[in-house]
Amino acid sequence: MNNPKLIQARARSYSEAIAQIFYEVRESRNPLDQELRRFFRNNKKYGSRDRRFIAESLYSLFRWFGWVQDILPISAPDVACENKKFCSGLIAVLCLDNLHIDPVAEHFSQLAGVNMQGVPKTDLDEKRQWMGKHFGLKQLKNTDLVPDWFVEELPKDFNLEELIIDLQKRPPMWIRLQGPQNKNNTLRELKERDFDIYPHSIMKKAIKIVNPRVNLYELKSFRDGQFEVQDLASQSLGFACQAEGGQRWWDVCAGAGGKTLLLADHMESKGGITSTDIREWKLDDLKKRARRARFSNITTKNLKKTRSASKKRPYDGVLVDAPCSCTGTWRRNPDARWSSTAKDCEELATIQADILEKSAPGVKADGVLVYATCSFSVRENEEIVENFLKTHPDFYLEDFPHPLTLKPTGGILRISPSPEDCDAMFAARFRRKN
Ligand SMILES: C[S@@+](CC[C@H](N)C(=O)[O-])C[C@H]1O[C@@H](n2cnc3c(N)ncnc32)[C@H](O)[C@@H]1O
Repeated sequence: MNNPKLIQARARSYSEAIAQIFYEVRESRNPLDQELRRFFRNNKKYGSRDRRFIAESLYSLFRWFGWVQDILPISAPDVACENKKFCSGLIAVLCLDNLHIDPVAEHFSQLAGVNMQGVPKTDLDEKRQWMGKHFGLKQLKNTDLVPDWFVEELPKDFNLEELIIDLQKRPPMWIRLQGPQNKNNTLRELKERDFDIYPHSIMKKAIKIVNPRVNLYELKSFRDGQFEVQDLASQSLGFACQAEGGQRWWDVCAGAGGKTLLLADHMESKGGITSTDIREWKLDDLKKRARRARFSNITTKNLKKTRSASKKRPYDGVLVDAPCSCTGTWRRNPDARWSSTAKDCEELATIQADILEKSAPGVKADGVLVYATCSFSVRENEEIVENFLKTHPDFYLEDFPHPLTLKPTGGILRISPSPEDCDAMFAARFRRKN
């Protein structure tokens, strides 16, 4: 694509799309992935290459928003590619994510009058200095990349600097091989399609994929239910539950079933899982995914229509994968950094305590209860566990090996993006006294 007219037309069209979606997400606080899907559904003219450029630019804008918010115009410009401030903000984030080696990006740098020489590759301090030199932003701090309220939510001994370095990296994709390993053709298909794959050294079914070039959902092994896209941190929850074949489990907040399928796989499809949620449409997705994976031991129930815990026939295991502020997925969803608030954590903590309270009677004597969030917030994690133990003397924390290191956890699992290159996760495993 060296034709200058074509590059100019692309730059115009891309910048219009990026500006439209960016300001819509800022205003509506809707998730970026949802707005992207809606935009491309209504604008069929964009091919896969265009969609990739537009989507990556938007993820970069939100990832680095804390550093470029003073460059960008406050509201959507009339003509994005003629707005120097917008083009400056856009080229800054493309450079920060090393996505600037592209004729369209070069065009933005010319429009903005920015020299793209010497863009630092990885070091965050060097990137900050580069921003100071090229954009006159001398006062930038690493902590500007997360909102102030977030720092207050973290445990006292938390290494915030390390987390911020991780949050600024583009995340890889993790998949979980599913079903009997000897019948699973996923690895062969991924190799044939030239994917860069990195199987996890301890969790044998977890495979990291860096920069997938083909849509994973188009692969035959996916359509045959032989793998699911699931972050390593989510996958490790299976080892906190330790569900076994023949047991009965209740996945209380099952949503679209990521953890239900994980449990079913650990149980080798033997025994039963009851998957509930208050959102019926999510359970419909779960049913489709269970069919694709050929798991026939899953029953779904809308919690709004049924009485909650089964006291008559309590379960061997209950998983509460609670609704949370999802701060642990901010690397994957950088827009959420700027749409979530401390009030969300406060309100969610009340909901989480309530769900846990209502789920506990569903655990049989000597059964297991696992509480999990993908949040860093003490209010949503440690405080919920502490209060639950205080008010439920019939439960105690039970040790299990850390799924990624095999060290004892004392019953509490905390996973951070480093060193495994994944989302964050918090889990507590309780055992009910006999
Ligand atoms: C973290 S998501 C669950 C993700 C799911 N377990 C998975 O692995 O795909 C939390 C879920 O809790 C559900 N939820 C919210 N309030 C609930 C409640 N009071 N009882 C049960 N589920 C609830 C939400 O609809 C959402 O699907």
